[in-house]
Amino acid sequence: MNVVEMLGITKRFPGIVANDQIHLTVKKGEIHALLGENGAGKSTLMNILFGLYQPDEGEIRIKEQPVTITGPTMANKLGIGMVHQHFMLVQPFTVTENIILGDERSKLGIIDVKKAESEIRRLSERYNLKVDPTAKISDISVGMQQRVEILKTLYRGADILIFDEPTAVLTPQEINELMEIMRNLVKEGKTIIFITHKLKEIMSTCDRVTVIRRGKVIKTVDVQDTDENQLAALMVGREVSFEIEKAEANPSQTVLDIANLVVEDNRGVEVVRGLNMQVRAGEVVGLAGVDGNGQTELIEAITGLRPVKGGVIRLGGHDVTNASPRKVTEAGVGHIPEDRHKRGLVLDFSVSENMVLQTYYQEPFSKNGLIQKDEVDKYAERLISEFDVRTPDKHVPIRALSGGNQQKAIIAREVDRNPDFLIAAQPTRGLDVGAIEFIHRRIIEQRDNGKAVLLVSLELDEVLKLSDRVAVIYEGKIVGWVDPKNTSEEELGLLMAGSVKQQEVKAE
Ligand SMILES: Nc1ncnc2c1ncn2[C@@H]1O[C@H](COP(=O)(O)OP(=O)(O)OP(=O)(O)O)[C@@H](O)[C@H]1O
Repeated sequence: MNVVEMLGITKRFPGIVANDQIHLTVKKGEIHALLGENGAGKSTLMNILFGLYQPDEGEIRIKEQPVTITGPTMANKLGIGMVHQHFMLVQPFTVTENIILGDERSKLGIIDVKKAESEIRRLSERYNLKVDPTAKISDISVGMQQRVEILKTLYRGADILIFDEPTAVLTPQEINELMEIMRNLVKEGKTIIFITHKLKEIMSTCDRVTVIRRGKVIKTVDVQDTDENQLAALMVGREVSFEIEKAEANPSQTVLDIANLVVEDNRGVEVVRGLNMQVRAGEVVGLAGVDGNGQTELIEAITGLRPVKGGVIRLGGHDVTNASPRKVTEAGVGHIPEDRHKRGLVLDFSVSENMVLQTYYQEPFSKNGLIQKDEVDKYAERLISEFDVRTPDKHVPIRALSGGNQQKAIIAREVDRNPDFLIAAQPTRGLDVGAIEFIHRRIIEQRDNGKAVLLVSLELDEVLKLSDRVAVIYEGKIVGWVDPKNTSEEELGLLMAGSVKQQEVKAE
């Protein structure tokens, strides 16, 4: 049985046809991947299925019945649940409060939070989605917030689950666990539509894949009849190289120098605990660690977003400990943040305005205290074209761009400022394979131009391929340095999990 049929779906936004006569059929009990480059229209199509947008044309059938999905409540009633690419969580609420929000199951008007909590504990154990039901959303990591989103749909008992890039924020181990969870879910008769940019995940877990390019369906194929190269080519319309070409690094003076750094998290717990590290000009240092070992707080401390409790941070020989974000930026730091909505963009500002968030007060963007709109627009136009940011126009609010294109906009802004020290946290999260290839080249280019780069990524193959040295962070300390040339993903994974076997490479 086809549980989902989307027939001739068209959705237009000002200046763009996001979905153009799309046909998608999903069979009961399959894992159906949606693959397409950034801005291809995948999220739009799923937002239509979840009732968040109304299509301009086309018909939807759920379990062979024609339906009009007027909103998420209606979608829930039809058994459709969605895990969004950008979290839809209320920050000051607890995990439990977020999960039961809108589905309170009250008795005589009284909500039994304890009961909900134990149900959530049961679900989280059963599906191995570890979260503390009593924790506040604002206190938990991006990875954990994702798990809450997944639990939310499970709590509502959905049987058609839409996962919009759920693995982008997970560690390799967590991804394997999630793939296992997905396989279990389909065994129990659930159906999954899975948006991902990771071809490996499609090959290992999905039954069929529909490829979308620029709003149109290119093809639906059985996973057993295809391979990663063919999928990449179908998706971007050209061959894609998965290898990173780079020469030997030629590191020189120390740019970032951190000594005995101590930083607390939001709850006042020390999560960076006497950390020491250096990054030199002309090298990419990878920081590898399981999410939640202090890497977020470390970056926030370096960039002036979080107070430093102890220790010293030096940039180019200058003490920038507890300096303001503006001072740090002016000292030559570029920052691609891990949470692009919270730290990277002002969503209601235009694409142009977002391109000058740190530089608007400087020449040529400002003169005599007045913003020079033409200069800002000219600059934005150049970045949009150089970094292939797909947007209908530079004046639309950046909120309207697809996730991957928002990411490309941030990278364009940060790399183009040509900072002496670039922090790239999850730089390719949510990007398609073509865009990843491009971004990797730009990062290596920065290195080859004598800049220092700190790469923080949960993608171990990315860390190993891009970095010249890899620091392993565990419980707030650097517990070892490895040479990526002779370290496997498995070995790195073990070190990240706190294994005692550590291999030291000396920084000359
Ligand atoms: N609310 C909106 N208003 C205007 N344009 C929009 C809106 N939502 C999406 N778009 C546009 O529709 C196109 C498709 O976006 P969509 O988010 O569906 O892409 P996607 O395939 O999910 O991309 P990604 O892989 O980057 O997440 C993009 O060009 C985007 O700018």
